[in-house]
Amino acid sequence: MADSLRTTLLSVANLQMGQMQRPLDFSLPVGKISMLVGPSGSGKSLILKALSDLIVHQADISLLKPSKLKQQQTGAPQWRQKVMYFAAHSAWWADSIAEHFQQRPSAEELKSVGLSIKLLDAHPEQCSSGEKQRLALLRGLQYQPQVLLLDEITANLDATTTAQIEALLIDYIQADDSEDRAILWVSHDQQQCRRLADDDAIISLADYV
Ligand SMILES: Nc1ncnc2c1ncn2[C@@H]1O[C@H](COP(=O)(O)OP(=O)(O)OP(=O)(O)O)[C@@H](O)[C@H]1O
Repeated sequence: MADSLRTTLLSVANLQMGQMQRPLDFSLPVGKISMLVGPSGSGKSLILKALSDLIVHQADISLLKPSKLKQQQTGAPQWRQKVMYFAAHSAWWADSIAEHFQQRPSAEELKSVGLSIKLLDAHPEQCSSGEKQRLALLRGLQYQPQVLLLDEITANLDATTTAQIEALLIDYIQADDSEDRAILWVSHDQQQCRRLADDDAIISLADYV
């Protein structure tokens, strides 16, 4: 593995959430997927929300590249665009899918996640949960976040579409012409964990609850 792939992008120290009996420390390496696993109710979603500064919490969290940025010293909206949370159930509020995007996505972008461009004119209620999950991913990626916090985002998808999403996300974090990027992915799918992350990139809450 190249040295650059071992460089830390996000460092997390003294994080305590949910049922955890002691604080958690970990780091997310540049260009890699780390998996966050643990029993139901162990606090995985709360941890992702804390990392994105969406809920009240105490921890020392820093983005180390391109230069050090401490979560506590950064405005929440700015931080959330860089360290972005993708919820298990995406939120939609306008009458058409297209209105939720910063820029109208191309047919090619939609095809990369197995979707038709016709969906852009649909009402969110006309889309399946799996379609909305993929649209929410494209919507978030338009902001070019450096750290993606993925909360069971492929749980509603079939194997082929899951593989498409995984490939898209690996390309996204390993793109040569971008800022350093990394992923923290919550999943209950053990095969997915093995497929996407090295053993030392699997963060287990089993010993903390
Ligand atoms: N907004 C909230 N306020 C108070 N308690 C909450 C809130 N959200 C979650 N909890 C509680 O915190 C604990 C951890 O919840 P969390 O959703 O992080 O678990 P999880 O590990 O993601 O579970 P699952 O695998 O079932 O999605 C649970 O006991 C839950 O009931």
